[in-house]
Amino acid sequence: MTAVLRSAQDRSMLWDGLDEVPVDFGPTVLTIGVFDGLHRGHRSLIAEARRIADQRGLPLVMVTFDPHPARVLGLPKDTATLCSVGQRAELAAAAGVDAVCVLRFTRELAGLSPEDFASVCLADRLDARAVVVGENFTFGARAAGNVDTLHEIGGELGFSVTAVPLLPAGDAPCSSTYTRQRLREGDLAAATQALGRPHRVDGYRVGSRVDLTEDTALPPPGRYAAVVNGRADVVDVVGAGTLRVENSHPGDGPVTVHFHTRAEDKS
Ligand SMILES: Cc1cc2nc3c(=O)[nH]c(=O)nc-3n(C[C@H](O)[C@H](O)[C@H](O)COP(=O)(O)O)c2cc1C
Ligand SMILES: Nc1ncnc2c1ncn2[C@@H]1O[C@H](COP(=O)(O)OP(=O)(O)OP(=O)(O)O)[C@@H](O)[C@H]1O
Repeated sequence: MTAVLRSAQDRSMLWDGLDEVPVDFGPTVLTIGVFDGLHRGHRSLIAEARRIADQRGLPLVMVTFDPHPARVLGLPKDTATLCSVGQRAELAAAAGVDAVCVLRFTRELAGLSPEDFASVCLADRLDARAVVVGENFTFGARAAGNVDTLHEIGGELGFSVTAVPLLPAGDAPCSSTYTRQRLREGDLAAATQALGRPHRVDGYRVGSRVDLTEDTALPPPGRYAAVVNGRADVVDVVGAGTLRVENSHPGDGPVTVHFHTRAEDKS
């Protein structure tokens, strides 16, 4: 196996599109999906994919889409992010992925049939020998491809398919949608449980105001106990994309906030 993405600092194996995959990279095991938040369900999928990759002595590559397909297709779905693509790659590396290939999800990509997508994006440059997805995985124009379709196509293109059962979170499957819903309701305990860590948002601070770097999922307006740039603090969610932080850590600049629990609301 060639070099691997071993740490958050090592971005050498983060490929922006198929063109950045080294031509001599060789055969791979792939796992595919959006993976927003890299929640516990995603990590259980990656653990299984890692096991298969080790069995075969092949590198494990995560193929992920950006922006979220539903955003590009204009579907009525909450697509506020649970983490940036960079964080997705770092969390994937920590979970055992060797390389991440980010496919720009465009209307052109969305128009590919399941067969064409598998041929161009999985078999050609990435030379997939095994593909590992959750049992609810769909792909291809009009989301017409599913795990059964992928099995059939894999038979022709030379890769095996493993469909992993969905890890639950309470009564529902653990999912990005579930996690966003719990956050939106202010159920930080359930969101933290699904993510396996406190929800993180990044922004830029000027005075006490923090503007978020991207359209990130937030709990409802109110006051929260949080960790801001590594130190315990109190944060007010004041509206879409904006927070206010206490003045305990003065200074303008980049801010990382981890939400812990709801605090007493301001009166
Ligand atoms: C080539 C391609 C075309 C797609 N076209 C559609 C589509 O027309 N409608 C849709 O709802 N989703 C579409 N999707 C998104 C998939 O249904 C699915 O969300 C995506 O493959 C990520 O899988 P995941 O949701 O399991 O992470 C498409 C995906 C791919 C790869
Ligand atoms: N709970 C889970 N357990 C195992 N695999 C999962 C789980 N949830 C999703 N997957 C798989 O992870 C990959 C990425 O899926 P995706 O990011 O769409 O998951 P999701 O959390 O269900 O997202 P959304 O809620 O937006 O549909 C897919 O192969 C999917 O089948």
